[in-house]
Amino acid sequence: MTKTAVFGTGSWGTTFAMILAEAGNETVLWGRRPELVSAINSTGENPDYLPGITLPGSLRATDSAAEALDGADFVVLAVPSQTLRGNLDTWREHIPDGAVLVSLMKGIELGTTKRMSEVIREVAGVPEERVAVISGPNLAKEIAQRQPAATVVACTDEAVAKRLQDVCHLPPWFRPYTNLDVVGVELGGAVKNVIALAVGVAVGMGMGDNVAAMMITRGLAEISRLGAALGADPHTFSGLAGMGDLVATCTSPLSRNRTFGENLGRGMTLEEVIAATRQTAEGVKSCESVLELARKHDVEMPITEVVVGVVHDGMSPREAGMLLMSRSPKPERYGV
Ligand SMILES: NC(=O)c1ccc[n+]([C@@H]2O[C@H](COP(=O)([O-])OP(=O)(O)OC[C@H]3O[C@@H](n4cnc5c(N)ncnc54)[C@H](O)[C@@H]3O)[C@@H](O)[C@H]2O)c1
Ligand SMILES: O=P(O)(O)OC[C@H](O)CO
Repeated sequence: MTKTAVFGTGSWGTTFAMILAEAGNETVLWGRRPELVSAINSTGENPDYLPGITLPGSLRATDSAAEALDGADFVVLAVPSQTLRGNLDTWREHIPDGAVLVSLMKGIELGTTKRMSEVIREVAGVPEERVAVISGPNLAKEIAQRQPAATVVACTDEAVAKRLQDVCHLPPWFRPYTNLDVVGVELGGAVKNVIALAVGVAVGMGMGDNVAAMMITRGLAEISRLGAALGADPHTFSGLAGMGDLVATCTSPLSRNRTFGENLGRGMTLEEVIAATRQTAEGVKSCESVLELARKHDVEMPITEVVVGVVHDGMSPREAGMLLMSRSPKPERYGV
């Protein structure tokens, strides 16, 4: 039997562990808080992140990384992106030789501008064919309620991507597609959070669907430009990990990033929005690293620029809208 270890008892880590366990894999969920781990094991629910959802009976939780990693074939990482480096550093001595490390995270590291797969390779000291990424339109709450969803499993080694695809394929609930373009799949997941913040701000200001469609479409142009500069396959961005995730996140009230932006657009202060946000909205931190990455590669990302302005530099949502709308007029395919 394939053994899988999932690190992170948040909404996506727990939901993905449910999929792995129901697909017939021996699955252990690691959490850092012993009280939540005990609650999961004693009640069969995750009261903090997925209240009311019954977890598979075979799924067990632990707060011991060594125990979770013992004999693991796949090590799935679902902690907030900015904490990955420190966490993985403490776990790496227990990672079995030959295990495949899988990122579910959608962020870019502050300071280094590295994608999560790059951080994993660096900290765990594993080659790229042992690192995979899973990303797509995957709002955890819907999937936890057993609504159908599709995703993308990316690895530069096709055989590894196919093995992981088999491990998490669970008809009629979860349908993974493979892709060899790790760079494109990761960028799609990280940058869509920044665009969802922008859409949220517009929605919070009372703007309608034309504005949302404009932001989504021009946001896709930004993601594609950055992807082209970093060597991604352009086709990835019209797939599930590109347009698919962008549409789901920018249009769903379940998205933490969109909701964060919506609260800012309604006039709440940054401190009030942070206090009201219990879960990880990756774009809040990653907007800065995405912008830094874009500048390093001389890529123009105007929506990302104003998101950084509004979230971190005190720019008002109205000023941000004015800046975007008064840019010099261009042909639609300019720079794409
Ligand atoms: N929730 C979704 O719908 C969804 C879907 C796809 C991808 N993702 C991505 O998955 C990743 C995890 O998101 P999530 O939704 O599960 O987050 P979450 O906010 O629901 O949970 C985060 C988890 O990480 C833990 N955590 C927080 N700080 C930590 C630290 N310093 N060290 C170790 N653990 C820590 C929390 O206790 C919690 O268990 C993010 O990168 C997110 O973008 C989320
Ligand atoms: O809730 P968000 O904004 O982190 O988005 C969740 C997922 O990434 C959607 O695919």
